[in-house]
Amino acid sequence: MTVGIGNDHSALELKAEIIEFLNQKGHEVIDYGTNSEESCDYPIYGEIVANAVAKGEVDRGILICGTGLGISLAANKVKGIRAAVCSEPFTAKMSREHNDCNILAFGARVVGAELAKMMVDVWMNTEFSGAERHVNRVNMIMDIEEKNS
Ligand SMILES: O=C[C@H](O)[C@H](O)[C@H](O)COP(=O)(O)O
Repeated sequence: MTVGIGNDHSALELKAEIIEFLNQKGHEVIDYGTNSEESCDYPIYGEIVANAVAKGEVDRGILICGTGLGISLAANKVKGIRAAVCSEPFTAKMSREHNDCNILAFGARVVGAELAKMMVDVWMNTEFSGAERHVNRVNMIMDIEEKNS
């Protein structure tokens, strides 16, 4: 798969580990930045990666800021995006299986590299279940977006 990755200044080290991990697993990674330790604004990178996912330039996105919160909030403003903030593998797995999330977010100040890799691994390897109730609920979420745009 092709994965778009983005982050703020808090997550350079963790991002590098995640990119290496994804490459080892055979995924192509497009790094949308930042690649500077200078303080920056996470909405910029959340929006860039969300647009790349929404436009189909990449299959999925990974976003990392201090907590995963701000950058996922920004990404979720882009039509078609379902970004989940996770801090353990079970939620990461369910975010794919039940919610068909197309972006995984986490916090570089929350999770260590090994836990982050476990989340990324299970998230990349879990498909949406496609069960009718889950399809309906995801459609309901997307309807909210339609009604309010
Ligand atoms: O949700 C926001 C993120 O956690 C940011 O990484 C965080 O707010 C950045 O904080 P600071 O500018 O104090 O490094």
